[in-house]
Amino acid sequence: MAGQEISKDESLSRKGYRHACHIMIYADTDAKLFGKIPIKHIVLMQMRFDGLLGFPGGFVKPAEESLEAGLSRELWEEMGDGNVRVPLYCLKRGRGLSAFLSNSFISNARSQLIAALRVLGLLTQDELDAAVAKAEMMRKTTAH
Ligand SMILES: O=c1[nH]cnc2c1ncn2[C@@H]1O[C@H](COP(=O)(O)OP(=O)(O)O)[C@@H](O)[C@H]1O
Repeated sequence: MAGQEISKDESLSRKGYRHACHIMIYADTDAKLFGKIPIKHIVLMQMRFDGLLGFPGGFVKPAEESLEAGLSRELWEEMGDGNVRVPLYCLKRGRGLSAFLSNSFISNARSQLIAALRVLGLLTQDELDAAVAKAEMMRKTTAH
């Protein structure tokens, strides 16, 4: 994707495309990592069959089902497979969110995650900027 957002109606009116729906499931929590680092929110992603990180979901068939019904079908098929909790906290040496963001993601799932964390107010812009900057450094130093 070139980063252009279009409405649901416009996407459904376009011919010659397949439609995929993915969802970010999240919940608030009081739990603490090691009994001291607040986890704050549980955000769910998946380690996919191809080794890339992405959100649960998949291809839907708008001619046969609503997007919501298609997404629901996909979730029943694959929820539980490769579930991963996104670390939203930062640990020493960039472990935590920065290390998570330095992994490989399917399609635009990484930018979807960052945008969703910002829009939902689960992390502040400053926290996201710091984690993204650190992740870029980690990607450069570990790339081969
Ligand atoms: O989390 C995501 N965000 C954005 N696009 C995704 C995500 N996961 C998969 N995709 C894209 O959606 C399409 C269908 O994805 P998926 O592999 O999940 O479908 P399937 O399970 O029905 O085969 C693929 O083109 C893939 O690149």
